[in-house]
Amino acid sequence: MAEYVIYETVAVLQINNPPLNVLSHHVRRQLMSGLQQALQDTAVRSIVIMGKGQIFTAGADVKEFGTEKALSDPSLPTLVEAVAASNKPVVTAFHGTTLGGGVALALASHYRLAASSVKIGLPEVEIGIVPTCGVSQRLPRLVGLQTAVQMIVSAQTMSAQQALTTGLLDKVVSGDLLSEAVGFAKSVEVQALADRRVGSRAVPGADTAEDVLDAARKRLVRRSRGAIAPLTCLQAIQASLLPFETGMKREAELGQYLWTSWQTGALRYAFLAERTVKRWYLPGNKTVNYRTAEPLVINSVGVLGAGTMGVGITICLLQAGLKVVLIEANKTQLDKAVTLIQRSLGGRSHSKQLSHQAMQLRATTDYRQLGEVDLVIEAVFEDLALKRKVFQQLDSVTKPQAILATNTSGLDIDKIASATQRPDKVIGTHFFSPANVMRLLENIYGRHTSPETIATAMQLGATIGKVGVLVGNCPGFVGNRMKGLNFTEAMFLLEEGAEPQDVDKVLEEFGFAMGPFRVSDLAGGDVHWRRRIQAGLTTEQGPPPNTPLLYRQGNRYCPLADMLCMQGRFGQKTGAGWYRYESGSRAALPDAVVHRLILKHRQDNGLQRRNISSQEIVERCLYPLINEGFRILEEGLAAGPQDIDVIFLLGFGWPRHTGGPMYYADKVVGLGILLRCLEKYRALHPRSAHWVPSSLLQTMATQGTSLTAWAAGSRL
Ligand SMILES: CCCCCCC[C@H](O)CC(=O)SCCNC(=O)CCNC(=O)[C@H](O)C(C)(C)COP(=O)([O-])OP(=O)([O-])OC[C@H]1O[C@@H](n2cnc3c(N)ncnc32)[C@H](O)[C@@H]1OP(=O)([O-])[O-]
Repeated sequence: MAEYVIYETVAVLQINNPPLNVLSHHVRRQLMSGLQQALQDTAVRSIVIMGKGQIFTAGADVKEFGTEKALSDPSLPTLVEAVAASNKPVVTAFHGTTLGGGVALALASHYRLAASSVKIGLPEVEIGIVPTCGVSQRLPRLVGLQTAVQMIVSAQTMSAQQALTTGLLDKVVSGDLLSEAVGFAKSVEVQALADRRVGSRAVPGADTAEDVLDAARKRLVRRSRGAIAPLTCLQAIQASLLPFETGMKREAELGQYLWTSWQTGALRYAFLAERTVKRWYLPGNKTVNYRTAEPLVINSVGVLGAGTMGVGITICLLQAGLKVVLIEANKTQLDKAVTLIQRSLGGRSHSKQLSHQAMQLRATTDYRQLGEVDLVIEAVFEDLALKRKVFQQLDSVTKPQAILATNTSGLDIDKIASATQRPDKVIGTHFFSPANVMRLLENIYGRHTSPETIATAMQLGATIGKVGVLVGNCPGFVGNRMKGLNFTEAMFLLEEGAEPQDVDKVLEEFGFAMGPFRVSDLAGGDVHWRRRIQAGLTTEQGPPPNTPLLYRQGNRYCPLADMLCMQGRFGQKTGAGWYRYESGSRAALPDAVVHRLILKHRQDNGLQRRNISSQEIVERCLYPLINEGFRILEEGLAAGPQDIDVIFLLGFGWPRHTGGPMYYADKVVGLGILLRCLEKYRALHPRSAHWVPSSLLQTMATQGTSLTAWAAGSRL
């Protein structure tokens, strides 16, 4: 709702729609009637628009998008233009986070005033729409093209000081915002409005417009990778160089183009899915959920292993203000880790310059220092026997109520837990590298993990700024289990005629930042090689004895990655992998050695080369992964498709403008087409079980049920 209060000659319209004052239909209606009332009331000489509570407004109501309510009268554009047309000065006063439609209201106003706490942003491009309601036309007129491009195309937020400097704000206040706003409104009651209407101004620095727009266009063409919103937003900004009304028409056209594109649906889904997974429940037992399970209070955490992951995890925990005990048997490694951690927390090694966060770190080789911690995260080498030995030790040195978590990226949680006397307090907390950057935390419960332990791990994720997703225990969990198939098929495509750069190019055009072969070279081919060796699929010397080269454990197998690793070609870290890397450069250069290796492998095994289309590369690399996602839902190892999609969006760089693998299958490909495609490849590749369609997918495709509809009923 919106409240209407008169302060002498000033009418104050205050949005009151907690928690985020979003501009839902009922709010817009009350704002409009309040505005009309103020305009008709002769005693009123100026108007203030502001918000009640934590923030001014998070903008338009995203949950209304795609429903009639979003367009119901008064629509947001109508309300904003009513403000712009006011013949009484309108002052918008904002505080806290101010986003989207809230900025539109402010730009249509005659004056803008804000508390120093304000954070101003235009996240519309992130949900695949143009910031319409005149934003793309008025903002450049107020702050210039460069700043408008940064705010609209890159969704960069602005602080109060920056907004004042760029001219977006007229004043920053530190006292009580309401009284400051009323005082300010009174002070401008007699001011002429003509030159306060932003739309009537020219864009400053228009003479260099083409250079600014060109540079931005070049950057976007490189970075958009199939997402249409950024370039469309740039076109809208370019229209601000036209007469205002012409530009407004162009903005509305471009706005409509994105509003009706499938990408905005996907981006909106991704935005909401990240919030939905916070409302976790145990797949298969809804009584255990984020409302019923109480997390333990965690003040101190032990981190075991000061390798790359241990260091990243420690930084996250310290940045969240937690006390950390970092344990590493190798003293040199430990000292190196401490330096890295202190540097990344902005301190220097000698004590008086250490940041407060870094002061919360105790680094030691002595396990007994873990006696008092509330939770331990183990991040040692990925070996089951070693992890079981470590958990046995942890069980003996930590207090009985301490939670024991493992950062394994795919080993059996139950096998690790059975090395302790407290399997109910053992859980997987799978961080993604670099752990202090990647926002995803895949939490894996075992057969005995208690609701309290799950709630504690999910809460820890939120505390350290991660998006926690709860999944069940299986080899590779959800992320790696599905992702593995993407790489498997990518290698089969090499056997059948493609080159690594062909496959990578197609998947990068699809929207991935990097294709599977460049990712393998970045992460190190030896990581997955060790896993294949542990799984008995290969050995350091080649295929296990009496094992066919192209067929392992009941499935077609491609040994090309093993062959590269046996030559020590692990990727960037060894200067060569699927690509070669010149010293000091990360540019992936096609390598004749790899080309010859693939050619020889085809010849030696009678594999025919053929031309492979981009469409086939997309289908072969993505559809088995999606099919495995359906199997995971079938097995009850993930609560819903949103959980799987968030894992891929935040952990594996799945292109956000396609919503995630499950959304993409459901809304873009169509389950019927997906099923027929799987069946086609199953017939062509009978020795790859991953082409057998999941029965859940078959049921849905034959019944014509959408995954979204199937999932809709299941969330709490
Ligand atoms: C003709 C029609 C034309 C229309 C034209 C429109 C033009 C306009 O320019 C468009 C916009 O304004 S576009 C809009 C531009 N604005 C944005 O894109 C806003 C993006 N929002 C954010 O960045 C963050 O939510 C905040 C930083 C605001 C708060 O972060 P935090 O404190 O971590 O909180 P949290 O966990 O993130 O959210 C808490 C709950 O609030 C929910 N919710 C949030 N925003 C919502 C919204 N706008 N709406 C609805 N709901 C919204 C969220 O889903 C969650 O719900 P749940 O049921 O509990 O799961």
